[in-house]
Amino acid sequence: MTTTLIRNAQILQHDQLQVTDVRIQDGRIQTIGPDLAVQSGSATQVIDAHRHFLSPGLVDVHVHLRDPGLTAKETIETGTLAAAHGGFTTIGAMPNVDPVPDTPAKVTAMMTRNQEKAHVHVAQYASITTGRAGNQLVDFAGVKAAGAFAVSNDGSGVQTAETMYRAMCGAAKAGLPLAAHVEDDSLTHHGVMNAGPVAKRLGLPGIPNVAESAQLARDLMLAEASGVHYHVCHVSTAQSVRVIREAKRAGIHVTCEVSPHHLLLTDADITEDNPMLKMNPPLRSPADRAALLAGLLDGTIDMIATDHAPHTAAQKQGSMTTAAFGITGLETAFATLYTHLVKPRLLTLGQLVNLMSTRPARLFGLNAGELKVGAPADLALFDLNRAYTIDTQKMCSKGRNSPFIGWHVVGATLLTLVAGKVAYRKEN
Ligand SMILES: NC(=O)N[C@@H](CC(=O)O)C(=O)O
Ligand SMILES: [Zn+2]
Ligand SMILES: [Zn+2]
Repeated sequence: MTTTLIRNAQILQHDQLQVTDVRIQDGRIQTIGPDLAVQSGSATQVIDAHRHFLSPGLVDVHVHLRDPGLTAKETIETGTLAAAHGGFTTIGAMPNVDPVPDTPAKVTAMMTRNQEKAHVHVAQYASITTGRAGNQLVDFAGVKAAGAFAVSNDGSGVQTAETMYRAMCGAAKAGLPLAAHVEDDSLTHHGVMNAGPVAKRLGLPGIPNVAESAQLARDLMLAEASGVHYHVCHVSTAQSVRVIREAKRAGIHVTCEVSPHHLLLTDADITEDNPMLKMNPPLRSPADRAALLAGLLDGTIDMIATDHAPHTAAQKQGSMTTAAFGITGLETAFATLYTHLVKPRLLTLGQLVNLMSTRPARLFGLNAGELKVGAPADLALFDLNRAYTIDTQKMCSKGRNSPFIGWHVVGATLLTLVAGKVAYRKEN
């Protein structure tokens, strides 16, 4: 029997920070309360939290681990270490890997490797269609039985309404959420950044808002007709927020996520052709960013997800016209959001934890996101006062493709526990 006692931790109770102790036994939270005693007869590891903030481990439903097949970018080990470094204890692994998990057997193989190699809990996505392309649907009941928690073709949109509708009906029947990357290929025009005055000035091809919002509007009608749990990945436009808000009012079962970069950056931050600011969907206008923040505050947007998308240095150098889409996010999300949303009082700490842990876990049925007796001891200890500069030298991810490098932030992960075991511990 292994027991861990965390002393003098600040935890959130009803949006107030309270100093308390937390006792962990056999991977679960056993007791929460002040001045807990070391129990005799058991070997207890005591950790003094020095009044730092103890949070339920963060949950990110949108991560690219690149494993198998693309391991020059990331591996299960490096990606999940990066997650632990960021305070995440559960992540959803996207299926745009090689081979694509599009059969029960391939899902089983991935889940087995995740189990062997991961430093945090990994929930596995299966794809929607075979090979993430075309119109042949995956065996949804089969991949669910193999352990997939949701299906997604992330990386590209499902182009025809007919395929999407059949997919939604199948996912609904199997009880699987369908997470959609909404992008109409007939509207993207080979763009590499947001369409608008900045793209024009830089002479770069633009991706208009309708490439996202038009397919989203289509999908919402299909979601209503099918009854599926429809989840929208990386919402980036004001129009998307508006139609999701209306769909929720109409009772359609839709949830959605926003990424830290769409909350913190806009195309106005692109002052030159810079591949570190290239991702899909692209950084949008300041008006879109304002709509995303409003959507976050009024509950239209349910959660924050990083869309951690590591690439090799070679794939992210040169011009935006040729570089890969995507940026990393696991190791910068909490600190950048705490610094730029919580410190300026746009969000409370409780709201941030809700958006980065409790809500995603609850909405996807993951056993995570709560610091309470009986829950898994998946916890993150943050020093909310530690100021530092984001530095690639400190990153665990193989990917160094972050636009946040060089940012001055507050909020450092001191310790991450997964099922009561240390997954990350800050040195010094
Ligand atoms: N977001 C990105 O720009 N890239 C993602 C794919 C995706 O999330 O659509 C990737 O896999 O690299
Ligand atoms: Zn995507
Ligand atoms: Zn993605």
